[in-house]
Amino acid sequence: MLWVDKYRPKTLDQVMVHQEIAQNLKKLVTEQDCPHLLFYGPSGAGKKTLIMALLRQIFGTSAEKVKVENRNWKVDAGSRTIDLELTTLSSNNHVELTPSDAGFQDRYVVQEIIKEMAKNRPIDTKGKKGYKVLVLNEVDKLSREAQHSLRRTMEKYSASCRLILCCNSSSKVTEAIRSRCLNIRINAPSEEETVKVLEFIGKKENLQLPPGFAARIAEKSNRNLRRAILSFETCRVQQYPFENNQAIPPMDWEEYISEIATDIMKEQSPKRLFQVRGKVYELLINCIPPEIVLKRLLHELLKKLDAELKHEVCHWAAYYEHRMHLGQKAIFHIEAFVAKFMSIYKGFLIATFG
Ligand SMILES: Nc1ncnc2c1ncn2[C@@H]1O[C@H](COP(=O)(O)OP(=O)(O)OP(=O)(O)O)[C@@H](O)[C@H]1O
Repeated sequence: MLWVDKYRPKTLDQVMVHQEIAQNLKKLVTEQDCPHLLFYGPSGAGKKTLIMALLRQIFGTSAEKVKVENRNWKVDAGSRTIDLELTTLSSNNHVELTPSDAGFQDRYVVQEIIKEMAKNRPIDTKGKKGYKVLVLNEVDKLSREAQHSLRRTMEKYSASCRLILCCNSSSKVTEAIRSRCLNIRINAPSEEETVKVLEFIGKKENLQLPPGFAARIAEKSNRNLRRAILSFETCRVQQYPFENNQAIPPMDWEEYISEIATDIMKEQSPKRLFQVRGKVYELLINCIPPEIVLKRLLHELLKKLDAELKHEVCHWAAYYEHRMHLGQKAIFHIEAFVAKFMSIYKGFLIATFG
């Protein structure tokens, strides 16, 4: 098991960062009925960990016995029937899913599947009517229609079901949903907190850490706890005992994007654009989010670029990032940005060197 999973705190009392939030959550569910919740914050900050610990607080260890299913639904959409396939993770008392996986058909997931799940009220062990929890990931990626339907479901079935929503950016969630939830911001852990977690893992694994080693990993991880723990484990696999000046390796995908940036800088042609497209596809297939690909690509290109072009390139990156949010196929927009960059850069080279 990877350390990120092995050392993921299981209960609200065990969490090492966001302890105050964890204690407030504990009070919330022990003292009163839990409201709908919206957890938001950057990737790797610890949202999912808190949600899982919260479920355990509410339902006990049974919340940990989950089964993963690839389920198919046939949904009636007026004149036609739509086949939807989604992966769900469920225990006796909760179901977790990512409705935005259905792409532009996400509203059918909310209108039919989530509504159906929310309707069924479980009976708890004491024979009383309990409530079911639906954990929905990436709600900020849901279309407007899907978010409107979700609001209706939240209101209508609030007696039998509680929603725990999770996302990176709450500004992309409609006001109507936000106002019906208790909003919980999960900040990225500070470098000191990350160091504390790394030292804890090091101790558990009986590792000797050279002075400042954990701090260097924390600094490189950009306040992303998952990334810090993964880097730490990679360092352990690469070399142990650790050395004082041991290099912290970048993530594979980051190196890959750096290669793409080098390719783009070397040649600006339709052939090269086609090759870059294949490489970007590879990243997307391996679940690197398109926004991260675009952001990292810009970062790498800026490192190699003349100062006078930087402003213009940033402008176009922002333009295509915005278009990517409006559209469905991220690859088109990343490719369009690369093509735009190539044209700007080639123009610059011709103007400068003839
Ligand atoms: N409070 C905590 N104390 C100690 N370790 C933690 C804590 N929260 C998270 N971690 C560690 O950080 C890793 C990443 O956390 P988690 O998956 O909860 O982040 P996330 O915010 O849900 O990320 P994403 O938005 O990318 O899914 C976990 O696997 C766990 O090992």
